[in-house]
Amino acid sequence: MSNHKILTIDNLSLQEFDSEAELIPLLTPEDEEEMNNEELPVSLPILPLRNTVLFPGVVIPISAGRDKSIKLINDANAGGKIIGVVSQINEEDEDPSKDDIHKIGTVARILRVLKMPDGNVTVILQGKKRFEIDEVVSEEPYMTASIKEVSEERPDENDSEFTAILDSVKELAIQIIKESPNIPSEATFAIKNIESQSFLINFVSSNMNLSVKEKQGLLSINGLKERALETLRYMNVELQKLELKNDIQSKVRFDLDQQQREYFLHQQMKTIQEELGGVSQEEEMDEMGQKAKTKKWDEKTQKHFEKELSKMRRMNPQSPDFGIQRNYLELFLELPWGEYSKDKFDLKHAQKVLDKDHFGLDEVKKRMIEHLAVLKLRNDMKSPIICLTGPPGVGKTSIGRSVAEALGREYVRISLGGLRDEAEIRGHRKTYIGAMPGRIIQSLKKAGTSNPVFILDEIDKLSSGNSGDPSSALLEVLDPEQNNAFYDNFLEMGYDLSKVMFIATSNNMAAIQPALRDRMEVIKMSGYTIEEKVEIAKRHLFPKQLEAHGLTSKDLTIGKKQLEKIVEGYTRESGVRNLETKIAQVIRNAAKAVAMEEEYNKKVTDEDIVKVLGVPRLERDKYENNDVAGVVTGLAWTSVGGDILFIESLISEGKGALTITGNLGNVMKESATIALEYIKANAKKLGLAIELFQKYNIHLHVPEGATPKDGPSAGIAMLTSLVSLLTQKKVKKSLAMTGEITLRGKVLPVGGIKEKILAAKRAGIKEIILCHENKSDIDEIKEEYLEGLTFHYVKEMSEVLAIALTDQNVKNAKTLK
Ligand SMILES: Nc1ncnc2c1ncn2[C@@H]1O[C@H](COP(=O)(O)OP(=O)(O)OP(=O)(O)O)[C@@H](O)[C@H]1O
Repeated sequence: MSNHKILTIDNLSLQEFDSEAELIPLLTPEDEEEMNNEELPVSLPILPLRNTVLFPGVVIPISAGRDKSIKLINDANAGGKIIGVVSQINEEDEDPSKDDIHKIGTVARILRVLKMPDGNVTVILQGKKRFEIDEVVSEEPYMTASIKEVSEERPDENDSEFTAILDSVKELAIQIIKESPNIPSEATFAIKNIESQSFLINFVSSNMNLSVKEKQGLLSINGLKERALETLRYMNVELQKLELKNDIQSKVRFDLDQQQREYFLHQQMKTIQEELGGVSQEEEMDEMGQKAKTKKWDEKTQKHFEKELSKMRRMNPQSPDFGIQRNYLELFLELPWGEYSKDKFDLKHAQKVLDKDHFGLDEVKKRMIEHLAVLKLRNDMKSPIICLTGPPGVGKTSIGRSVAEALGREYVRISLGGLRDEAEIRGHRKTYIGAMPGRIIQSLKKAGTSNPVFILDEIDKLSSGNSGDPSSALLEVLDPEQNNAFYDNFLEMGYDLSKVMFIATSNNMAAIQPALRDRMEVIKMSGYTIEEKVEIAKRHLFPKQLEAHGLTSKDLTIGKKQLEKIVEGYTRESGVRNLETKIAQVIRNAAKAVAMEEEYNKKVTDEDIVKVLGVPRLERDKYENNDVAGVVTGLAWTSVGGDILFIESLISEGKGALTITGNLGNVMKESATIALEYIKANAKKLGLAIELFQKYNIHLHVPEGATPKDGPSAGIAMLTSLVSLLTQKKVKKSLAMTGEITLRGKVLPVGGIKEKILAAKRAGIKEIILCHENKSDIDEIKEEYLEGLTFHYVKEMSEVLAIALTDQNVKNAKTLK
């Protein structure tokens, strides 16, 4: 309903009159009766209304500005005060003709006329009866028309349906007033007091928020009951609209209240923080903005940061997202972007640093220096990724550190061992709870420069789990074509890794995912000899550990012999990691004595070693003897270096069955079968009676459970073992062998030669049989490693037997028939 001022006809006065307001004089049934009985004149001046419809009984103020209307009002006011009021079809019409007005209107009585200062006239009209224009008789000076009354069809006095409709109209009207904030509650009172049925309907129709067309529609309905029903329908719609509006408003108001509350609390919190002298969140964000200006970002990154910072400003500081956003932006600020340390490309200096930190490892150092030389010459800093591969504790990781030092770059390291989640490399998306960047980005943050030496330790131990394959993320890291825009999920941006020098380390090349392996340049590192270990211990490990324990060489020294004792008696490894811990143990013992001011030997003695480390461990990989038939020393390669293994065989009466034990892999079992078949086929040549193979069972065993035993390299050792068993002849003393065999009697080359040779030397082997094709491997090994070893290069299995077997019978030789 529109704005109202409630007045009754009695207290209607000009002072209270407001042209905007509608006036509500209440019509009593008696007034109505009187009104209905009034005779209508035959013709009337017609006042067209632009934007409203006058209903019988209702009083409304009309503001007239058009000359014709003003004249009409003045004339009528001076005369009989009765005029005809109709609505215009189009409210824009300035001078409507007879066709531009509705034909049904209301006869009105002029109650008051008021001349306004602007020349307009306001007239208060009360509707009387409806009429229909019969014919417009003139249009000047204003429209005049002959009219006829339109009869009102009233329902029966006892029509209970009609009474119910009227009750509903009243009820709804009251509800609408309640829901409308603009209608004063006194209106309810007015509605309740309306007694006349038709006035109630007209009053409500007049005051409802309807268009002129809709109101005119209502006025044109002759039946009072139908008009009441139609009014009710409009009222229903209006009420629903109002309820909906109020509902929405209350929701909106709630949100606003909530926001205001939070804003208010934030302001308070800010004040408290400032009072306490802390940095307010605002200040913190301003600082971030300032810091961002000092960063060497490209435009895209700059924009991204600004966008994210303004997002943070809009966030509630108490929400968890705020914390994540803060971490995010801090990461941006802390990460080095295009900040490079200057490389020291003095290769002589680099060589010095590498030599200072590591004994031996000449080949590796040489390759590293070559690598740096290429870097220097190309100067684009893009370099192939190096993978150092070899047994544990041979200095792979520490060589990486030395390279960093030599180049003057920062050094970071991540261990990939057991890593199975791609997110570890690439980070979690920000939406995750506890989201973090991946290890690569975290390490770069730690490094503080964009070109550190980055060690990817144990790249062969990467495993693929349920949540993506970390190796595929690493592929991107290690691909020089792609890694200039490495995408981290948390960072949500590409980061340039192309200037990072990656060095991967691995124990077992074969375990690296092939695609990863292809991207790297592999440098193999093998184990150390005893002499080398002693040197390393003397030059590096001992002084290093002394320092770590707060002692100097004045407090403790150690001789070569004692170091050798530790190496031989207490460690069994390719590298020097265990050796280092044993040395640390010895030094700790002295440190304790120094601290407690006890007596101790300033030069470590053999007794000290036994006291601290216990009785030397039984060295199992020492060559034993050749007293027993069928015992041959083989050489094995494992991921922790080389090892020797013994192949044993035994003969017993039976039906020619071959039993193989020792937890052997398929390839080894096949080698055993091949060896036996070869012997059978060549029995005559070997001086063996063919019947032997039907009369005896043969059992072949490879002890030493810790060594993984698969691979073809024990082929010739098995062959020798079986021939020694069947002939009961001794195998040559201090001899070891490795090589694959074929049914045709050929010997094929095998891998891991350097490790095997070192293991053999450690074990006290003097002679080694190898395939002639393995000679090139031996040529690559430094002379000093080979000292004291004799090599026999063979092509055929018969040559192996000729070298390995002696004419002497073994102790307690059996006679086989
Ligand atoms: N040639 C060497 N000269 C001096 N010290 C060495 C040498 N080789 C190894 N070391 C020392 O031995 C220790 C173990 O080396 P490091 O941790 O680099 O081994 P690694 O090959 O990376 O082993 P892993 O495969 O288990 O990671 C280090 O303290 C290292 O300095």
